[in-house]
Amino acid sequence: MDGVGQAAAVAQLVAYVVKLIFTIVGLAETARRNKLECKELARRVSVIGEVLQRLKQQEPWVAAPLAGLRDALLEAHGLVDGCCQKSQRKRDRVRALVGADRHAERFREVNCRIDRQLNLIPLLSHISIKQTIAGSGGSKPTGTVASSSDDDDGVVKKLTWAEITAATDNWAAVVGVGRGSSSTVYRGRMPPAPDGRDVAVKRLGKHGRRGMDDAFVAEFEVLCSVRHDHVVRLVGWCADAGERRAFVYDHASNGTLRDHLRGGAGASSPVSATWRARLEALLGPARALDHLHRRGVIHRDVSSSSILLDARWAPRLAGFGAAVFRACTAGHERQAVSEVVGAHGYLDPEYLSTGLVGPASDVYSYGVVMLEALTGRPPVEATGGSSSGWDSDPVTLVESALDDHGKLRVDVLDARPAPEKKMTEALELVAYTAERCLWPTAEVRPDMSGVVANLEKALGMMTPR
Ligand SMILES: Nc1ncnc2c1ncn2[C@@H]1O[C@H](COP(=O)(O)OP(=O)(O)OP(=O)(O)O)[C@@H](O)[C@H]1O
Repeated sequence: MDGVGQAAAVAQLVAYVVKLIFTIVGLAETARRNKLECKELARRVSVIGEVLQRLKQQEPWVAAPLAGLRDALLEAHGLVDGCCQKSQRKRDRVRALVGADRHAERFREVNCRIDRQLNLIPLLSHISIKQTIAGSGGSKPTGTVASSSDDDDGVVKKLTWAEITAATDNWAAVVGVGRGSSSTVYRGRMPPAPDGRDVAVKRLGKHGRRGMDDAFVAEFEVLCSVRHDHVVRLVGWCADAGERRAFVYDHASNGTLRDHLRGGAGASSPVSATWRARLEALLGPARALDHLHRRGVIHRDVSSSSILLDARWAPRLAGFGAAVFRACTAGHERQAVSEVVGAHGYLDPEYLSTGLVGPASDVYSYGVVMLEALTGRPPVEATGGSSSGWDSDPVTLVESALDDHGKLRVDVLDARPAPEKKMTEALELVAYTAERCLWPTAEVRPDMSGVVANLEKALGMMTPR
């Protein structure tokens, strides 16, 4: 489909969704049962309708989130319609009474699905703002603001491809190793040198079966709705009609946690040299993950390469291209996803074998990051036997660092950091927490708030009195 055809298809989808919203609002007025729930549902969907009607033009990549919205609204329509039907027979009325609980549950589920779609509103607002101000201005992301640094004005700018190309000096230099799993990250200045702030520009590439637009929407949705001191700061974005997609972030000048744990960052790195700095580098992203999980976001690609260290050594979680929002089916912690993604060595075995992902899958990956911090070793290593290494059977860190009972072997502790007061007790607590995160069965792993509490306690033990 060409650009014009895609825009027409999206416009049709918007018109359909808006009509559906009008129908639901009208039907809710005539509900015979669950009147309050129907009214509340109508109020929620009319908010979405208002935002949609303000959009003058739609870009093709909003088709996927709009289709999700349509499906949620069709379910809402069915539910409200059911509440408007007259129960003719006594047996039906009895059935309606008995089914009241199930009905309440269905309302909860539909509302949850609608809430999930409401997360798209910052995304849609950005598009409409961009249309109003022709890409020259900026806007504050809405959504939950956990906390923000002093220099954070919170503005995320819609940029043109020309602006991004200028900021990266025509894509001149990559950041660090430069390649993510599915994108390339470039150095830049925004506005271009000699002024402006240092930025990292991620140019999206092919994202497996999931597709570039899904990855773009996933990351955009998360970074626009969740702000946190330990989540990478988005400062701009570009999605042009020519299907080019890019994100602009504050540059994290001290690289990734991975660089420092492998010793590639030099002797001056505090993360290589001290346990305190290592635990601080673990605690920030653990807090960020806890925050994300509470807001229904599952990262799915947690690794030591997705933890960045800024100029002040504050850790920030990045790499949200695979993130998913939690489905709201009550009582179900895990949900099916179309593709199992995540880096080798970090993948939760249960998620890998079942295709069901949940917050506990991030907890497992985080456990691997903790093991890396404790041992200074990579998540997957060759066992030796060949000069190229990878010809031999690779062994995961979980296999090599834990004994048969899932306990950290004492001989694998990284010898590089200088010994510190109360270090042994603190590291024992970190090791115990990592071991629990790495339990093969997701149900018995701690949640991220438990991980945060233990890391805070371990850091507290090491603080000199
Ligand atoms: N803000 C930043 N500052 C410095 N380096 C960065 C920044 N963002 C990314 N990088 C570098 O680029 C690498 C890849 O980034 P990222 O994890 O976001 O890409 P990715 O793996 O392709 O992610 P996704 O699949 O989620 O799009 C990081 O490991 C890091 O080396």
